[in-house]
Amino acid sequence: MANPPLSAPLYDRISRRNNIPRAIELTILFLLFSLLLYRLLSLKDHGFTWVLALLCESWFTFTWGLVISTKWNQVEYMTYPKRLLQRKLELPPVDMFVTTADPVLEPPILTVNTVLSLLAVDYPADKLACYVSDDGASPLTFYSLVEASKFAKIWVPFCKKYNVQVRAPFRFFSVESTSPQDVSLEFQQEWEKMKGEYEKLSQKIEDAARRSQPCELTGDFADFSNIQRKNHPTIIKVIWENKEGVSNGVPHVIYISREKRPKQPHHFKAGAMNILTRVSGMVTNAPFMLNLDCDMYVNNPQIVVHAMCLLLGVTNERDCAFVQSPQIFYDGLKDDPFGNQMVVLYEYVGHGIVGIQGPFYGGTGCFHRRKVIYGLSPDDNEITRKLSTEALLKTFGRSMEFTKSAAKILSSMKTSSIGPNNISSCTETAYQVAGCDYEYGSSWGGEVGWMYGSTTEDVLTGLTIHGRGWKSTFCSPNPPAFLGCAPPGGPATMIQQKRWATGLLEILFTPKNPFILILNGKLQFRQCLVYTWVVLWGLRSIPELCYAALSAYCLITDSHFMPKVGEPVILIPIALFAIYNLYTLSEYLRIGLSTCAWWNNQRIWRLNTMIAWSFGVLSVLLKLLGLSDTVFEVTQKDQSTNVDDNNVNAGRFTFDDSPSFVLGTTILLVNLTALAIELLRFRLVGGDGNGSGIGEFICSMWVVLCFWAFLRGLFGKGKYGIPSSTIYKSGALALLFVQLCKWV
Ligand SMILES: O=c1ccn([C@@H]2O[C@H](COP(=O)(O)OP(=O)(O)O[C@H]3O[C@H](CO)[C@@H](O)[C@H](O)[C@H]3O)[C@@H](O)[C@H]2O)c(=O)[nH]1
Ligand SMILES: [Mn+2]
Repeated sequence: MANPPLSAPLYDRISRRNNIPRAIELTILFLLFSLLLYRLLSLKDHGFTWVLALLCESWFTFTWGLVISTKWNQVEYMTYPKRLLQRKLELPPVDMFVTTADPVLEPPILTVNTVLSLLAVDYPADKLACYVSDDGASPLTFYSLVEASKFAKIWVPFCKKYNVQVRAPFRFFSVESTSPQDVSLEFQQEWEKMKGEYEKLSQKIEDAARRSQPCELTGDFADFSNIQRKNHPTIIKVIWENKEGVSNGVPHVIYISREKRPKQPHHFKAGAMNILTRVSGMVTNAPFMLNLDCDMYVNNPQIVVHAMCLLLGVTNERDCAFVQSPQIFYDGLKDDPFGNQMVVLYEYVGHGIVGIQGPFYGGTGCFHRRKVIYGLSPDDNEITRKLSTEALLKTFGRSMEFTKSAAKILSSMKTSSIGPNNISSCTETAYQVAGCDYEYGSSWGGEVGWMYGSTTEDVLTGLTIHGRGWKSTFCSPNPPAFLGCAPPGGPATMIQQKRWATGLLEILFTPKNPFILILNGKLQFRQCLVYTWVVLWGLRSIPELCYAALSAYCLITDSHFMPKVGEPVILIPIALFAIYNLYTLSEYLRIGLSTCAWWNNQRIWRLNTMIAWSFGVLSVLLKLLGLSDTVFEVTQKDQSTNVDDNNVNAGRFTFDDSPSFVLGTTILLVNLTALAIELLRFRLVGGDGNGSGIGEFICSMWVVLCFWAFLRGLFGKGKYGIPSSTIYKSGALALLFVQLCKWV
């Protein structure tokens, strides 16, 4: 095959055809409107149940409208790395960031694997630098990285020599490749050797984790002695320096634990990202930055080149402020029992957003243009004013060295890569910008850097960028760019969902909310609708909870909120129920997922919405009332799923004594009681006059089916069972609800 001409595009943007789905979605919308109309017309004949149902259904209709708009034009990107390499350009430098926060919730071996996979990407090593931010200030993490960088010196050449695909050793040496595919004797020998070396490395880290201190806290480790995790000065260590700047060596590895003081806000991950940005700005100052969570390794070693196809390939930079890759998870359990793989969400809604102003920034697996993070707008006319020393110091803080490096980025000057022996001297000055009072009076977290004020700093930061008129692009090569680990079990999922609902709602109360940004005309209208949809996620918990309570209420008091069987309008909710479920099922089947996966997701998303999101709403309320601040609770990471109880219980929902499960159990018990009361009343179908009927019965049944995990939990043992204290509390609350129904 002939080579494509050098002028061939580096990527293609392809629109999907989706006329049939559009038609079905509009039909559902039409049915929703018909239902609303019916409610309105018959409002005077009914009591508050009708009003409440109307309000809930209005909300469902509103969000469905937003979803349709989001999914309307779905777009995919294809990237052509070979064409980029053919052009024989000098590839630009990239700074790679990894964040970790807790050596217990996030085992250092995961961080080590992420770092190793980054160090081994197919990209000139002298153009790369890897910065690890450790909010745990953990000598164990530091120790693990030091050991890992020694291993990297054999691992990186091995990967490149044999063009290994998965360059995170824990995956490479696990399941799929228990024995080498390559038959050559040389490869087999090296494979054995490498496996042995990796086992030694993980053994060392395991042993160190078991000791109270990983090693003597002397020498390089002295900085870790007598410090507390939340109260310590900055620690910056150059773990490995690619001194000769060799392009097939190992990139620089730099460890940073920013200063923390008890009374100073540290802004969680956003704060960590800003420090990574500044420290790297002082050291390598690459024009592009890739950031990964500690649990997400590089799965496609070509990813940096793929991303460059978009970053360098766009004719106008404004079309590509950042390149986001989807979050895909490894070791996903069959049929997604925790509903946390989010494949369908990415497939349709995700690609829909890609077709508007571009994907959200997802917090990990994203390449940013540094100058965009530094607050630049696509056509900045004020650039010279921004570049005055005064303005720079005001925006970027008091470090002269840093403002100089920022000026280079903002004026698109080519930043020369660091010469030999320079890194260590740069890190000396970097201490200043990693201090916790450095940002006072500057624009960090407000106008530049990762944005503060939300526990979903990713969405807020992306929104700010879109709000300045930038577009973003999506990069989903095959094999997938990055693979991460999804929260294992019930409590971890709930914590994550709660944080998301909290953070997204918080965005509404920042000056960067989508309604304000649309006023300046740079955030596109339909992009604003997408952000509205996602920012209001958490609020959906309220109508869903009301709906679940409403059907129980009607069954308990023998009233109704659905049309009666005799009335023709009953066809509207029935058609809605049937079409909606069949349609969402078809979305799963179309991309090769199973009916079971669909069902699991339907259920878990009802749990997430009714339980986790309502706690999210609550924590935002408490914040607004000034009662408590929101926190970023780190998700527990599992190194390998299904290790315990091998498969029998894999995917079974787990519980703890957190209040979320009290709410969930209460919802279940209330609906079970309501169903029991209705059955005892012996009048299931139709009923006479105004009593409850099949509509209410189906609604409550549906709630019970969605809460199946909880029903099993009532009888489960250990972590698979709902704690008895939770059951008692929920029992009391459910009784209270039943009593209240009778009084109203
Ligand atoms: O104070 C903190 C808290 C967290 N992190 C890091 O933030 C990352 C994400 O935390 P995790 O607990 O894994 O949250 P997830 O819910 O899995 O993360 C998703 O949601 C977050 C926003 O809520 C985004 O920041 C993430 O990129 C996105 O993957 C991890 O690397 C943490 O080490 C810090 O560096 N400092
Ligand atoms: Mn995570």
